[in-house]
Amino acid sequence: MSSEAMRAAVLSVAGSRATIRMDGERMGVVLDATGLPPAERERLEAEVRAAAPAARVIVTAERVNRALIAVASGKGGVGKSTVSANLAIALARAGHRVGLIDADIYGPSQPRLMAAEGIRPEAIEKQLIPVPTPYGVPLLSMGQLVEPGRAIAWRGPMAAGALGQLVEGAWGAADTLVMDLPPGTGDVQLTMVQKYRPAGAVIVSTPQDLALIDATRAIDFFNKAGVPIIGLIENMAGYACPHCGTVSDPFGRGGAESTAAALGLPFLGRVPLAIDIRQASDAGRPPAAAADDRIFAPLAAQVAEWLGQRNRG
Ligand SMILES: Nc1ncnc2c1ncn2[C@@H]1O[C@H](COP(=O)(O)OP(=O)(O)OP(=O)(O)O)[C@@H](O)[C@H]1O
Repeated sequence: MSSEAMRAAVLSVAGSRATIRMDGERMGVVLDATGLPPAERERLEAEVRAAAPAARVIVTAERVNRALIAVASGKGGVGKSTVSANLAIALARAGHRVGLIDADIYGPSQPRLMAAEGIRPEAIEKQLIPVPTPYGVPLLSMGQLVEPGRAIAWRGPMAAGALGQLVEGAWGAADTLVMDLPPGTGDVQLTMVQKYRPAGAVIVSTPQDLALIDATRAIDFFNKAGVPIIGLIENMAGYACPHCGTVSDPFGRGGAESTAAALGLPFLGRVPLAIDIRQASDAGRPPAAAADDRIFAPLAAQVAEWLGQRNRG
């Protein structure tokens, strides 16, 4: 085959992704696979090799500048997983390309929250392929790697190793990964965070928990790991009456906000304690996916603003 014919054949399958150079007698093709998922990248490479069997083919991909956002809490049961799922969806609805990592070894609940229960991720050359969800946010979860309850005895390095498989999954063009951390601020969490440096952390607390000591522990933890704190979200803040929608504040109001201020932390906002949030979440219909969401979109906007400033600065 003449080099002209080969050139035409390569361009017909790869278009502008191919840069062709002659290396003496031999043709070299540099394929830019930026943003392509692994299966498509492989298909394109195979097509180019078939079109120009004598050519040397090199595949490159620009590294996507991806921000990892850790969602953490001082203790369990405060709604960290609910907030992570909804934050990820709200960011995606605002136009970000978002992936969700469920690093909660003690109780991985994202497959249920994101309506992806029972789906196992496939792997290509040991790289996990995130599973799609109905909300445009692909997911990798500890719950997809181990049987429920099996990972509880993991030590830090083992948990970090498993987390590595999730973080280094085939996230393709995702620019933001939201990571639901295990509750607490112990060694397991510290190893994970030090190894897979998040760009920033969002701290979730309920009003009662927001004793200074809990928040201080979480701040301390992220300071130790050198991770900036994006801000604090107060979950189960006030009770939204399922009949009339009126919000009352059995635990008082404004405590979290003033605590955040006292600690020099941005306060991102509050999510009310509402039966529909629990029912919809448990049924795999995260409220942030609803057209009339007014709760999670403003939280996501602040996180997006923080990320934007970070990229500019
Ligand atoms: N704002 C809310 N209103 C009503 N129910 C909520 C709210 N936030 C979370 N819940 C419910 O509280 C329970 C615990 O929430 P979630 O699993 O998100 O907490 P978590 O902090 O991730 O817990 P864990 O420590 O077990 O991982 C769930 O049943 C969830 O549906």
